[in-house]
Amino acid sequence: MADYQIINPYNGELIEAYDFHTREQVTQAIDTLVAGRKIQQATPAFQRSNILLKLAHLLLERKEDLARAITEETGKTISDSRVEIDRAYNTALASAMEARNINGEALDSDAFPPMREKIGVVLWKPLGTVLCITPFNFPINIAVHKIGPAFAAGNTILFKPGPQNKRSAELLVELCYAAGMHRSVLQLLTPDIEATSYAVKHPQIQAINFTGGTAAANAIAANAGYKKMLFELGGNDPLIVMPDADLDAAVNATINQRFATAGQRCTAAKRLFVHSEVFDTFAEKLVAATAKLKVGNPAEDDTFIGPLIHTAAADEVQARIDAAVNSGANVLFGHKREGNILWPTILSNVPDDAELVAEETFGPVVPLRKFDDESELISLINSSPFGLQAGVFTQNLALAKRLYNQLDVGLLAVNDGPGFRAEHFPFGGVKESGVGREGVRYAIREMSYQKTLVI
Ligand SMILES: NC(=O)c1ccc[n+]([C@@H]2O[C@H](COP(=O)([O-])OP(=O)(O)OC[C@H]3O[C@@H](n4cnc5c(N)ncnc54)[C@H](O)[C@@H]3O)[C@@H](O)[C@H]2O)c1
Ligand SMILES: O=CCS(=O)(=O)O
Repeated sequence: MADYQIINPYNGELIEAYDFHTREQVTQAIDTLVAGRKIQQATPAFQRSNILLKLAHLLLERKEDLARAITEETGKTISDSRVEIDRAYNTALASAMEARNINGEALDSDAFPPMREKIGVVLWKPLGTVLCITPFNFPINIAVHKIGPAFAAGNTILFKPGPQNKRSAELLVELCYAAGMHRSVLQLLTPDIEATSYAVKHPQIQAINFTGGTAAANAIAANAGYKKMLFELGGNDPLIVMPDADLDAAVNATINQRFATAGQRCTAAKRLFVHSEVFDTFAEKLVAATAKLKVGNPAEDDTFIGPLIHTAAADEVQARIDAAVNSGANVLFGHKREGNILWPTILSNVPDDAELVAEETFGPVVPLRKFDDESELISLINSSPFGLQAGVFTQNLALAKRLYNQLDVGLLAVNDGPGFRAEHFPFGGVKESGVGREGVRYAIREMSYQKTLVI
């Protein structure tokens, strides 16, 4: 029997069975990538930019194939998968543009005594070989967020996708090669955790660019030794609704940023804090809008919510909802399951220490938390070990500034949800949400070092 079976999360059909790559194959791939550094050195920035531009166009050309592959292997709705490819196009395009703009700076040594009459020229240089490890939920765009900037910076790349995403990863890498990336510059492997850990430790891997959960991040950090690490991890992101909010816009953001991708998104609006003055009206509007969403087959164009990635994930989210309800939470909508599909569920009165809200819950469930007091709100939000993004609906700019200054997050979106992301903005969290910043320009610098010439 093969090591891994890719099972369609919606209908349970076997998509492919395969064996993991071995340690020996990891060694071979890294040797190839070390040799490939010469190819990168001989490829000027404008050519790297042209290759990335071609990749961007190929992503659009093959949009439907890529979107269908994502939907089959992850159960993400086809409309969501298409949006992911549009985003990946932007990411590749931004990588192409930034590849021509990796500029350093000149420093004057006379700024401090003694007078030395020297000039420092500081340029960005590639680190060498970067190991890019990606999760299941945005298998193409997150991969392009790693491969694009790593390639733009002049590195060679070992790409290790989630085991469920082997096929979409192969399709992406085929497009990278077709765009002009040399095989010695980009290698795709799907090893098991043991062989991945071997790659993490390998002395010829200079950096690890990882997106995924805290447990894997802890294991990687413990294994890696002295290596540069960029970690994009989990979140328990709040969306705040103030009394002066445009409630329809807040409802819309909640639906799009919590129920899309069946809630399996790092920046999903996982905790809803609604001011008591508008709590009942907001809850009523949210329930009415949620009732209109189509739940079911992710391959159908108008489905909004499909299955979770696998049965264990659906079991875990359901158990958390059940436990919250058993501890006194009220079900305003949903709380129904069919196979791996969980209906969008809206709860109120969830105890603050329930696992559903205290931990990152990767599923389509909205816990509505009533609040009155701003300082209580801030301390509740900051009590999470995570600190990825946050959103607030309000007309009050002074409040928005206070939240910006006091919330422990990487981004606060005003009159939008925590799921806001533009591919060229810095992206990443604080605390257990990660280390370093994605967002094309920032990721390029994370995967480079500064080298100084004194003349
Ligand atoms: N902040 C972000 O940008 C972001 C984006 C998407 C997902 N996520 C997070 O990812 C998690 C869900 O994705 P997942 O279930 O695929 O995550 P995961 O951590 O289980 O797996 C992510 C990747 O790491 C690999 N991996 C697992 N254990 C490893 C180890 N010990 N050493 C090396 N590699 C290892 C997996 O095979 C996979 O490729 C959630 O916590 C979510 O919040 C974060
Ligand atoms: O899981 C989150 C990835 S993204 O959509 O915020 O980029």
